[in-house]
Amino acid sequence: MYVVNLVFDIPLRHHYSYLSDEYLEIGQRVSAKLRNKEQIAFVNAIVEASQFRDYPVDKLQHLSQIYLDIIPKDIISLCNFAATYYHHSFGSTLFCAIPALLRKINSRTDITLPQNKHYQLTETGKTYTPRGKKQINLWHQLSLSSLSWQQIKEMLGVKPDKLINDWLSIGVICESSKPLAATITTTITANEEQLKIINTISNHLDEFHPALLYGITGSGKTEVFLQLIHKVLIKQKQALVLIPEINLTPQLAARFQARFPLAKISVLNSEVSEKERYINWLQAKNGETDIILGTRLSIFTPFARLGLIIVDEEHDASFKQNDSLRYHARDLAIYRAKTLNIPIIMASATPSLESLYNYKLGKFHLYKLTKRAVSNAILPEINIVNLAHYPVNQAGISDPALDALAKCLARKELALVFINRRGYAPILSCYDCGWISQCKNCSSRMVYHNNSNNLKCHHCGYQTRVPSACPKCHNQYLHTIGHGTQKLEEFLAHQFPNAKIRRIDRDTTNRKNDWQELHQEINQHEIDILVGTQMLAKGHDFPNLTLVVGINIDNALFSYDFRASEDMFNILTQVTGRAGRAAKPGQVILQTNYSDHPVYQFLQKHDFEGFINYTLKERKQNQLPPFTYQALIKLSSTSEKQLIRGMHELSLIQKKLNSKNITVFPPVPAVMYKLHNRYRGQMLISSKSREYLHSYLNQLEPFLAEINYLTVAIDVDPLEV
Ligand SMILES: Nc1ncnc2c1ncn2[C@@H]1O[C@H](COP(=O)(O)OP(=O)(O)OP(=O)(O)O)[C@@H](O)[C@H]1O
Ligand SMILES: [Zn+2]
Repeated sequence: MYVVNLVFDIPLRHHYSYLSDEYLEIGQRVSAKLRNKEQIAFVNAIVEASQFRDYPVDKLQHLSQIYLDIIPKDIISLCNFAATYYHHSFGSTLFCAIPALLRKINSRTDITLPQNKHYQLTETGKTYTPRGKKQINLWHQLSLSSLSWQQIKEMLGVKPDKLINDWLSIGVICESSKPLAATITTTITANEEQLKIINTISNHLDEFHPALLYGITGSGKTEVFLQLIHKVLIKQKQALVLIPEINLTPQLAARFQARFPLAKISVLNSEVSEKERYINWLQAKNGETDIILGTRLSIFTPFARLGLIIVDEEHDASFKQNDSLRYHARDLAIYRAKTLNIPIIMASATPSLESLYNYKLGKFHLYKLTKRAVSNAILPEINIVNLAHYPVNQAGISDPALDALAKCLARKELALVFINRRGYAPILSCYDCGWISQCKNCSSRMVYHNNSNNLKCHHCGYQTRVPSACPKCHNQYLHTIGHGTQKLEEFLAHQFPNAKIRRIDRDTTNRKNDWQELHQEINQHEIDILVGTQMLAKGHDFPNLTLVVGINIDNALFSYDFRASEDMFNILTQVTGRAGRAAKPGQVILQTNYSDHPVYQFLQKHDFEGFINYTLKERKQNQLPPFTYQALIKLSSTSEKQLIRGMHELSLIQKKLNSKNITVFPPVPAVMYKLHNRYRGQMLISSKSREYLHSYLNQLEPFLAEINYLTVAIDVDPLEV
């Protein structure tokens, strides 16, 4: 008899002990009754019952059920680290890290994994005469290379088991081993800069080597990944590639698969079904998957032989999760690479200040790609249009921008007009009484969408019909204020009636197929002008794109959030990086009312390092990250009264604690005070030392548990303050 310690999906830090007749592994999935409810749990510790002293053994309950699934030890230790670092309960952390199917009591996890066998022709098979078109075709393919069960199924269009068994029994085919994942058919010769980086990092494949790869847009970072992954696959190891939450995965997956046709590549993002996610999880854990391409959650994927982690666009905010376990996938990736003793490459054209600072502290190695990879491709010329001299029309576009668009159309090249706002206009308003389209659930405006004739809140999703007259004074003339993608699309269609215009935002382009169609249309030169939000800013590689126009980009300069100008610089660098990636030179037009602002000066000169030094200086003066470490205590409630009570209580608690080397800012209402009908407040804590910050949070935690009439969360290293 054994006593096992179980972890449930609950926010508490208690230990729960149960009896088991069998010996169980750490991380093994079981179910047990907790508070009279059957629940899934995982084994956290196990001792022989005779050794157990904490509690009378005969009073312990028995486990209900034992499953075969086991969470590997390194994932448990990753969860332990994450739980401690982000001040989250271990149980909730562990359950957040695993596929949903494993969390549920009644889900079927006895899934048979897809067949993974490979077959090849035997000597007899080579002289065999197959019958029927499909069989002949299959036989022909087999004479070229071995095929997997899955590939044979795809060729036949039906489950191939009968045919395979027939052919096995008469000796036409035999089973063969899995072909080498590292097999490549084509390759690109790395340029001098790339080669140097590939060679250096190759010398560190068997140790922890945190590499910051700073390469300008189009400099061939992805090519560096591919060649390094090749070396990892040759060593029969696996690679994890973390990518931001954008819809580029299919293109990237196709690029990887084209390079490694025999490798098993799995994609893990929000579009993957629960069952598929579980299968991917198992296959990676069993070592069958060679490469995982996935968004932030993939950092918790178990691997049998992980050999390399890549974090592409490491500065991207989507690596940070903003609810429940508020983790940063890049930071957990560093921890994971360190414990596994493997290299990690963090790549970006605009690395985060945090990572650059880590380089300056000597914690990261820096590698640079300074030139565009395609020969003759150069960075685009950036023109700043000062709106004081060039007024804009009703759609927010200046004459120089229109001029450039007309010329681009005449050259039959592709243009991109970038505006980071979907919908028609961000505000609908009555000029008579001052009514504006306010969301009833949030402290935000409802955006006017003209194609559906709706007002939509982009924060909570609430929608209403556009009122036919002002709801307050019944004036019939309502006005739109500001510009969105729909207004631009409408205007450009009017201005350039012969141009084919395509709007890309979350309303038009949401599904995997939308992106595939878009890429096809662009490659077939069926589009002249793209109008889009930041969805279009990243990663895309369209050789014919030679003009980028940026509209309404000043907002970030005056944001309450100290990171806004960094984000803006990054997005604009990314957007402008879409232009002139191949043989044709690119041009960028940025419209601004503040052309003297340093951000634009640095952008114009493509001077990322200048911008970084300027921003670092500013951050240092103001004692902001990366020079200090922050945590936010976030409070929220559906009752405004309770929130105010909670903020008051928090300010009293805070005064009682030892705040040596800590700066605590008094609790304040959040910038978005009301969101989805919840009132929100926050308290910012900052320190020059991570250790002091964490010990302060440890002191604070038990008190927070007492403010149980509110939802309270701790956000360590918050990205939005
Ligand atoms: N050594 C090389 N020789 C020729 N072409 C190359 C080389 N390396 C990369 N390329 C090509 O240059 C283009 C840009 O490369 P890649 O996509 O790897 O750049 P990137 O730095 O990842 O781009 P971004 O971050 O801007 O999306 C691609 O079309 C790629 O095929
Ligand atoms: Zn709302």
